[in-house]
Amino acid sequence: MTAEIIDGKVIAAELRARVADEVARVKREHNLVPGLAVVLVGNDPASEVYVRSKRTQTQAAGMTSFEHKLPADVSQADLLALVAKLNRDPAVHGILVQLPLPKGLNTEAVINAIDPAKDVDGLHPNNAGRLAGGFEALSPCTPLGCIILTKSVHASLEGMNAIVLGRSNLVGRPLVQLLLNENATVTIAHSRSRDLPDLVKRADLVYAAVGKAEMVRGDWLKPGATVIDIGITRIPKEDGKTRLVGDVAYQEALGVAGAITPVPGGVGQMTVACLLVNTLRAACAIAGLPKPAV
Ligand SMILES: Nc1nc2c(c(=O)[nH]1)N[C@@H](CN(C=O)c1ccc(C(=O)N[C@@H](CCC(=O)O)C(=O)O)cc1)CN2
Ligand SMILES: [Mg+2]
Repeated sequence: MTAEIIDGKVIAAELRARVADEVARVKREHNLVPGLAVVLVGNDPASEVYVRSKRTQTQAAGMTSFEHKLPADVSQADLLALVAKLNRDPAVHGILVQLPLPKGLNTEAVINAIDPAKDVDGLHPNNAGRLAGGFEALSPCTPLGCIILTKSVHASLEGMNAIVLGRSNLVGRPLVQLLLNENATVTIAHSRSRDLPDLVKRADLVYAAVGKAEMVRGDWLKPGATVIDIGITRIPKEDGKTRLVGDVAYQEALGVAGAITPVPGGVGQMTVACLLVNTLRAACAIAGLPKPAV
């Protein structure tokens, strides 16, 4: 058995094209141009790459990109003042503070300061609480992408056994809620869970978001399971260069799983595409327009 490869690049490109169509429509019909403000504090090289990709993809979708770069030693007060300014700016419909923030800054306070209507990361407690309550909410982008990738191979997730490995606010917890909304039966496991291989063996859907390179082995998987790999770790190669790997031992899993996302080229591709979806949805909601078709 060789698993079907779930191609995040192709699925993300299709989603971006649908967002661009809807952006063109709201511009034409309502003179509304969605705007996304991204705040980058410090100069973490990976974060710089992600922020650049957000700018390029936002502009390619026909939306306005606002970028704010602050030094790593910016004060909490100055960062909060910028968020307050973006909350008031009518051209800004989405606000995203790139994470992680440098040490010394209070991430929780910064996220709490974002207007929940503009919280396109879905991290504000209002949105997290609404999602947990089963209400309409802006939801975190990576979990949204995981659901879209899963639905590319399963029309319905109803009654399927899903396991989510990891309980972060950015991925694991919101992913559990989105899976519940799809009527899946969800187990959430984490660093203190016991007998992980046995738990994983029961799952039709495996979501690995622990940040531990190749932790999930091929023989943990139920034959035919769908594997969505959310981890990205850069590891050294023999030639002195590095390569990216996920939380799942990909080559082993290929022989057991029914379908699997590669790293890179899987979930990561969906994160920015779903950010565009959230920005469009936030702009329509703020303008009092019906939910867009994407
Ligand atoms: N405020 C936020 N901060 C962070 C988030 C987030 O959703 N909101 N997620 C990650 C970083 N991230 C976006 O911000 C992100 C991660 C990965 C990718 C991606 O395209 N990955 C590629 C590989 C990229 C590479 O070569 O390094 C892939 O998997 O194919 C996009 C966005 C943490 N911070
Ligand atoms: Mg992770």
